[in-house]
Amino acid sequence: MQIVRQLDPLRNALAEFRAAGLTIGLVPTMGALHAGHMRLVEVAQSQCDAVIASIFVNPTQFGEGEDLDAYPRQEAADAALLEAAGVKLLWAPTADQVYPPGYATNVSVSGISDGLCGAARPGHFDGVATVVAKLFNQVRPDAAFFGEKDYQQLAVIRRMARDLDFSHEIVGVPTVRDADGLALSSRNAYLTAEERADAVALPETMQEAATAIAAGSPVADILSDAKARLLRSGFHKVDYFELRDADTLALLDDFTRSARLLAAAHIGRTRLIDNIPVS
Ligand SMILES: Nc1ncnc2c1ncn2[C@@H]1O[C@H](COP(=O)(O)OP(=O)(O)OP(=O)(O)O)[C@@H](O)[C@H]1O
Ligand SMILES: CC(C)(CO)[C@@H](O)C(=O)[O-]
Ligand code: BAL
Repeated sequence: MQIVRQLDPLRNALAEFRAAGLTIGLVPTMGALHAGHMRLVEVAQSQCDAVIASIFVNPTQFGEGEDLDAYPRQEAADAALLEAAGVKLLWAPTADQVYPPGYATNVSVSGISDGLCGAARPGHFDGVATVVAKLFNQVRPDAAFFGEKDYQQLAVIRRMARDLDFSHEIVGVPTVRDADGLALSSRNAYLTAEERADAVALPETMQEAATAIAAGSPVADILSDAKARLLRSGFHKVDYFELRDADTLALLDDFTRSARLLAAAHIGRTRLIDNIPVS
């Protein structure tokens, strides 16, 4: 596996892949890889000839006071995992390759970026849309792979790709979970043993709320009971626990076939997000 940090060698390597007639799959990440990321790689391998993973802890998607400095960085271990999985190239750009001096352009996807994580993390999805648009232009993949765990992010990227005429496929990959149901996340590493044990309340509460909503119970009551349960179970703040349309992310008051539950809540110093379909 080649590890590439500068744009010129990236372009040369991509030209070689294309000259060999290989289709290219891109898996963007911020590193600290776990089985969720590796599932994206696996799905990309099944659909493309050459898989390129990127690792870039993108500063513009972190707000003031967020965990940019603390975010886990373990490139050597990540590279070993990617290589073992058959990834052809790791794109690990230096910050100046992504945001050179004088950089002044911002991609902002209005509407779908508002609310949910966009409300709790102002500017976050501008940072995500901007860096993902740049990764798409840098790599020009045939398909790009994103996890459903970051469901609003996936929706923002799909909208951005449609709006900016990126014609490659955007593939959403279902969330990989630990045995007890907690969604895998690089930020789970922040949890103490006690917080990790309590964190299972998030997927459990979501599953029970989804079942009750599908059975026809009043949505508003279920959502407020779910938030209260999280606050009794070790979480100290619930950013949101909402029922949304799976495609448009429009707020729903009642169950529909395309309903999805989305939640974000804080436990200790860790903010966890999750989402599940209601069916
Ligand atoms: N449990 C998971 N299942 C499937 N995909 C996942 C999972 N966790 C992360 N991904 C996907 O991996 C890609 C890179 O995500 P990222 O590097 O931010 O990891 P993360 O574990 O989501 O970290 P964070 O702690 O920042 O949420 C994204 O497309 C994300 O949705
Ligand atoms: C898509 C992404 C790599 C952009 O920085 C990041 O938001 C992530 O890891 O989900
Ligand atoms: N996993 C999405 C990236 C972020 O939380 O900043």
